[in-house]
Amino acid sequence: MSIHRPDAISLFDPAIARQAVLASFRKLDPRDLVKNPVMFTTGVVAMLSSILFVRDIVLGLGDNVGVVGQIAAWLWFTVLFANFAEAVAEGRGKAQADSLRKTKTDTRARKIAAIDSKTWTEVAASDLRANDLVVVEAGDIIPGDGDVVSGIATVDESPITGESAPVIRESGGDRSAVTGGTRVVSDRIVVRITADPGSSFLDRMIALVEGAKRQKTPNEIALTILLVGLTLIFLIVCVTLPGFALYSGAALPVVFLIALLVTLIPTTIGGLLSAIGIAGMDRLVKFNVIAKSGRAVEAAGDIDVLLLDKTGTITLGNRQASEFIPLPDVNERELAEAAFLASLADDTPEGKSIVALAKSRFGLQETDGLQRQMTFQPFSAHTRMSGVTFAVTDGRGREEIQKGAPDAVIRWVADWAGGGTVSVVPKDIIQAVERIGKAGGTPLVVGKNGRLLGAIYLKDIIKPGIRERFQTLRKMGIRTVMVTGDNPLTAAAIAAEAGVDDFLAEATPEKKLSLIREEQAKGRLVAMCGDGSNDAPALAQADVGVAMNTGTQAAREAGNMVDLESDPTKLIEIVMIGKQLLMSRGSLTTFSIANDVAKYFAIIPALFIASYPQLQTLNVMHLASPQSAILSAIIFNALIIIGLIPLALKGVQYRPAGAEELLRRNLFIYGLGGLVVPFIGIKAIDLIVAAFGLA
Ligand SMILES: Nc1ncnc2c1ncn2[C@@H]1O[C@H](COP(=O)(O)OP(=O)(O)OP(=O)(O)O)[C@@H](O)[C@H]1O
Ligand SMILES: [K+]
Ligand SMILES: [Mg+2]
Repeated sequence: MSIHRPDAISLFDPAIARQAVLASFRKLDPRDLVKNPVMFTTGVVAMLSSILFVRDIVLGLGDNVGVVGQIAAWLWFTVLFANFAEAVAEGRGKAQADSLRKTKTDTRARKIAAIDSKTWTEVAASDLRANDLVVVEAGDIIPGDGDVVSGIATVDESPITGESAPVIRESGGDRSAVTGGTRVVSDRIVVRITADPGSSFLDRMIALVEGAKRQKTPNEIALTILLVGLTLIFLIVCVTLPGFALYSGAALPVVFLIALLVTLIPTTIGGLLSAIGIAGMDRLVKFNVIAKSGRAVEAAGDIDVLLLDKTGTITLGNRQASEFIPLPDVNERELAEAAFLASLADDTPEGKSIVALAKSRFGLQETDGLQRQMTFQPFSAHTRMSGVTFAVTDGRGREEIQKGAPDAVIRWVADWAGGGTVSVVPKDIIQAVERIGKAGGTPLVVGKNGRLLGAIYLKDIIKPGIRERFQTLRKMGIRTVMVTGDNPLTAAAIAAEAGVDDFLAEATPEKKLSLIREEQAKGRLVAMCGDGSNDAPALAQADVGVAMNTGTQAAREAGNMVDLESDPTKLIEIVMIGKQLLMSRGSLTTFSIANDVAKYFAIIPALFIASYPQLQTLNVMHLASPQSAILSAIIFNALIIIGLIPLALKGVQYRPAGAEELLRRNLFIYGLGGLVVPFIGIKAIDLIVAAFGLA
């Protein structure tokens, strides 16, 4: 089972359409309607004209009763059609949410007291709280979101990602996050639960695709304010018109003024605005990206710079030790032993792979190290080293081993010598580091008691197909910068191989963060792709922070989007969807406002021709009668909302091109279209209305 992608749901899926029809009536609730001021106004005047209709029937007034009734009905349809547009957009999200909800079976969990506990108590997954520890073995469903704190396992995440190939999750590194509802395929892991019930990744994904927590974006708010302004202006116009009409001796029926008001206020965009926003977020799901806010999707449309973390984002992130390279006066076993001891408690993939290599090359045993009294210093992205100190067996003091980024270990060795003066770095170390770096590998340097022993070659693989995709980003005018904690040589080699525009090496979490702030200070919109806990501050600071799903829980929390396929070049699709969203909204606003012009020509002559015969020159449409003209304009006004729902949901076509060309093209299509379509539409409706004697 996997998520129903929106493209798999036909535009008017019968089940969704049925639900949406019901929802259209539910959404007539004034408390809902008031959130959409244009439709609220329409609803109020629909109510008013219904009252007038009833009054006319009861009092047996006038010969316009039939037209008044029809106008009232079409005004209600206008509101219902707008509600329907929103409900269809939401319904598509709900269909995805339902299939996600199926993943939420209430599993049992095996809770343990400590990582190495041998016994467990069985509890319901729904009773787990943050910081609880659970064991999960092959075949088990992971009972909640968390980080792997011990062990390594392959996990089937297809319920969430739709990808059938199992992924590796392990403690220590940047691939430690697991999601509740996914299934362990092999091995055994201990998971520390990070989410309380009801606030898991899945819960939030469901809420997001359902649009339950959808908030208006800043752009939507700005547009809504404009629409409210227009509505107020036309309201004032329509309220003052009777005065002018009376002056010239003609009385205007209230229902005609109502009709004029509704055709003039921007009902088309007012009715489709929220559907456009919801559909934009849904389209991302089709590309396996979950956006946590509409604001992020909009910002994506204007991105100037993309920063990417290297390890785990551009590369697969499973760096494996493949070679020990000792200095000439050191033998390989001595280097391997030191690296082994410094890695015994190192839970990162790098550390574990060093232990494994030392075991296979020299048959070292864990117990060799554990006999001594050791204090470990875990790896940190700040020091970029990890190490161990231990008492020497003959009691002559303590020894210390460090391994890590070359510059960091060389500085440590220099400090050991005293005074922090940089001693002469052996040329063999420089050569080894260069050889590894130029091949795109990560060199770790090992030092013991202020003496350099050699280097370790860590291999990593660039995710396939990345190069061509970065070229596409360049064509879209987006600059790509790789930021990495790794050394400049490795960074340069990977940057060249991946085809990014620029790179920043030896970056700490703070440096990643300040680089983003610098770019933002220059007025640029910045996107960041990352996976590690050390990327979390940067992901939070970026305008668009895309966390790799393979990353840590901290990264997934910090970003405002999660790519379920962990593909950093997905930004191409994210940007396109952002641009498409902004363009759809702009185009339909243009269309909606251009529409009004035609309605002037339909309605103004109809209302005033009796009192101002000079207006005859304006009567270019030659509609059957004033009543028919007004009714036709109102019918067109309602039907155009339905007609444009597919465009609002699918979005206007985007192809990479300059902003100016796109603007010109869209103004032409939607501006001119908005002018011409109603002339034809209203005329056609008028012919039908007249033919059936409806007015
Ligand atoms: N387990 C480890 N022990 C010691 N040093 C390590 C360990 N893992 C990585 N390093 C060193 O620290 C550097 C910084 O690591 P960090 O994880 O912050 O960045 P990175 O993974 O190299 O790059 P990125 O920021 O692109 O993910 C690495 O380049 C490596 O030299
Ligand atoms: K209108
Ligand atoms: Mg990383």
